[in-house]
Amino acid sequence: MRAKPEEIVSVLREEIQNYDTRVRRDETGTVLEVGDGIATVYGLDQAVYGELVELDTGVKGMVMNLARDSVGVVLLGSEAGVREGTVVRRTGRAADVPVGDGLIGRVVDVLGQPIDGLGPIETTETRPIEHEASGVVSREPVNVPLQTGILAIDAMVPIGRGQRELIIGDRQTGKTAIAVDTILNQKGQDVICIYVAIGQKASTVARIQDTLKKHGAMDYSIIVSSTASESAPLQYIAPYSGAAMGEYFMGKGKDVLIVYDDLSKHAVAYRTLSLLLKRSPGREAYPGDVFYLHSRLLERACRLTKEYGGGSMTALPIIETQAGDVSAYIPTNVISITDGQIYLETDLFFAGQRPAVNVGLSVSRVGGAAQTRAIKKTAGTLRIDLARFRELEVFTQFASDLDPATQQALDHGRRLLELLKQPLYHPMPVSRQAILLYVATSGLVDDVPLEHVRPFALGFAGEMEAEHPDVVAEIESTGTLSGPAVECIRAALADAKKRGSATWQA
Ligand SMILES: Nc1ncnc2c1ncn2[C@@H]1O[C@H](COP(=O)(O)OP(=O)(O)OP(=O)(O)O)[C@@H](O)[C@H]1O
Repeated sequence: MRAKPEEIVSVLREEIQNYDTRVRRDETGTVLEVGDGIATVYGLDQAVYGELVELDTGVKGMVMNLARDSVGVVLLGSEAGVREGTVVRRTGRAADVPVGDGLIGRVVDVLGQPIDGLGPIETTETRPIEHEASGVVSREPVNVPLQTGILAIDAMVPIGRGQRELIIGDRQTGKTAIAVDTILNQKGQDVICIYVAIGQKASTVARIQDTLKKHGAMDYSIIVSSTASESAPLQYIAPYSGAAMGEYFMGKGKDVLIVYDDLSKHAVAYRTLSLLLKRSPGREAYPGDVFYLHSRLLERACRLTKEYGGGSMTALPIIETQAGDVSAYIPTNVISITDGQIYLETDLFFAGQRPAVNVGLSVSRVGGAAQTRAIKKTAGTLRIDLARFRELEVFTQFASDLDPATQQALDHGRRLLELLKQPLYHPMPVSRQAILLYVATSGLVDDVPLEHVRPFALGFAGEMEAEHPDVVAEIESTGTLSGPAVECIRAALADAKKRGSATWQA
């Protein structure tokens, strides 16, 4: 049967005439049941996924489930006072957060409201929490380094601006410490840092805020906090809120670093939410779309081309593993989404090798193109030397007499590991990293007794900074290690060793 054009026109006319009244009628609904931060609402037939709704109690909610005759709304606030019959109003807009320069230096909740007691935040714009990631056309390859200030990472798993690098490891292996050190190292680098705490203890968030403040890093940072005591919906939207804030700055041409600490807890919050929304559970009781949960979040990190503002958003998601199991569901998902991972190992951590980066299992798939040339040049053989050392170490643990070549490789490896140790909150500038790497990888400190290697090399780097500021400034400004600079380092080192040997023998 073919419809006549006049009939179609009359149907359309009728629809248009009734459009207003129908929307108005559907604007409100009523709560059927409520519990665990989820409300089932009847009557919001026209509501769309992700839409913000307002309840009579003043609390806001987000539409998350569209069933045949009801919608599931997650409450973004207190459930108190919400009961059967409470009126729910559509707002017609997606859930959003305020964005702007006023957020810098502040601690906010997932809806962008201040929780640091420093008064209201002045912003004029808002951005939707959920937003489509930038397309291929607007993206540029990652080719500008983002220095973490951590020698082991900048030398072997370099990170570029716009990259997504996962920090993965068991509990208490220094995952947060790496992220915080990276934030501290952005001082003076014109990078805005956003730390998103998901399901953390309030005391941990307070400690991080305190650390950032003490090191002057709050001046360019924002903390988005959803603590463990908050409801699953709030924990669920926390990283998206942080990403929305980051995208605002990225769109303005700024470089942004965003830390999601951690996505394991985020996945658990989403699982809770999904089960409460009566979605069917899949593997490990996570819903089927748990991969999409993280992929759509991490895809928002990128580096934009000049025409699109030239900003970037670098993401450092954190995943906690159980007993080092990187092949569990959520870890494998996030490993496959990100551009590499920094794998932290409990054994190394307790053996005193901190940061406990497992060199063999850590990779950076795109950061190599962005690595500072001076570091790339000096760190060239580091990975291979360490791999060789690990292999020899295992084979020779019961051997008593070793041939000189093996002994030399072992000595060299031990000194390299010694130099890769770095205390908390002591990020290193590029020049210091290049000097240390140069003397270490060229084997110039292999004759320094093991227990003296670290103090000697750090002391030497300090001497270089004090006595040859021109060389240091050249490395910092050009990012390269020139021939004359190498000569200067070698001469100064020979001199320092002569002076140092007296103390080692004493
Ligand atoms: N490079 C380091 N040198 C010395 N101590 C460190 C270093 N890195 C981390 N630590 C210490 O190890 C402990 C654990 O660090 P951190 O909280 O960063 O680990 P985490 O893996 O994020 O822990 P959680 O599982 O609780 O999130 C902290 O007490 C921290 O002080």
